Amino acid sequence: MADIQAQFPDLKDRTVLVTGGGSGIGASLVEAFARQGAKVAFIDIAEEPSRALAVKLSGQFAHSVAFYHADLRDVGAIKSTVAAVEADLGAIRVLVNNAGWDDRHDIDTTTEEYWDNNQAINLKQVFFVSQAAAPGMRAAGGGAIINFSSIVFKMNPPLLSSYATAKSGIIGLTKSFAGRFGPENIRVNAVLPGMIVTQRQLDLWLTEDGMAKMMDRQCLKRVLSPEDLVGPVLFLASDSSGAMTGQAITVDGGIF
Ligand SMILES: NC(=O)c1ccc[n+]([C@@H]2O[C@H](COP(=O)([O-])OP(=O)(O)OC[C@H]3O[C@@H](n4cnc5c(N)ncnc54)[C@H](O)[C@@H]3O)[C@@H](O)[C@H]2O)c1
Repeated sequence: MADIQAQFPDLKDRTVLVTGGGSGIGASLVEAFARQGAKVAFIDIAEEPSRALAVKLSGQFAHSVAFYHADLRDVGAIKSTVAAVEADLGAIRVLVNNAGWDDRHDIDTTTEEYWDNNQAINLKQVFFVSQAAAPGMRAAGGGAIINFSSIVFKMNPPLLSSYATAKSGIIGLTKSFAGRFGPENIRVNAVLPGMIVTQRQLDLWLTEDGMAKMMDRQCLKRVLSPEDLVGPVLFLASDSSGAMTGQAITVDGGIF
């Protein structure tokens, strides 16, 4: 597990919104931003673990951590939740579009309803959360958006066609947003994680054999954890990466 000591003083007191912050990589990011002294809000559909995380982290750092329950597939809920975050914590200066759903699906059995639902959580909401947060960022003088893609769309994954489509779409969205928002000092970058071992991944998808095969392909021979995303995301959020936009950073231990 990576032990991130870096401090980015410009993140102190900044309002940060992390989507899907209740578990996995998102939960590590919520804690990392709170440690930097940021005002952190996160949205999640999973009520219980999210409440527990907010309670655990509040009181430990300069600001308490605020959980907002919403289903990101609902654009109306996105708009009202982003407005509530802004009313409570001020304009969002850092948005991490982390929420996703890597459910397996076979082409032969994928229905239109399944496809639309999968795109709604993996791609559509990234557009609409960004759209909702952008006016506040613009009015505040700028900000940073970090979108979670994945390396998986480059690996010909047989059972992830909708997910892979969404994750490659996020790269296009990132580049288009970078062009649109750059003149307003809003930077937009993407992160492509590799095999990041979370409890959910272990429970649902990862087998010993599958992990060993991926490890063979990683240059770095260690298991990657959610904390491995912390350094790259803090860097992209902070003014330290102030001239970077429209970029996609891979965090996969060097898969070949
Ligand atoms: N873990 C990996 O190996 C890996 C690899 C590549 C990319 N990624 C991407 O990184 C991001 C985080 O990955 P993770 O493994 O921590 O994901 P995860 O599935 O464990 O967590 C995602 C979070 O999003 C929340 N969420 C799901 N649907 C929602 C909805 N409709 N409304 C609101 N919240 C919702 C979940 O409750 C959860 O807390 C995702 O975008 C994922 O696709 C992960």
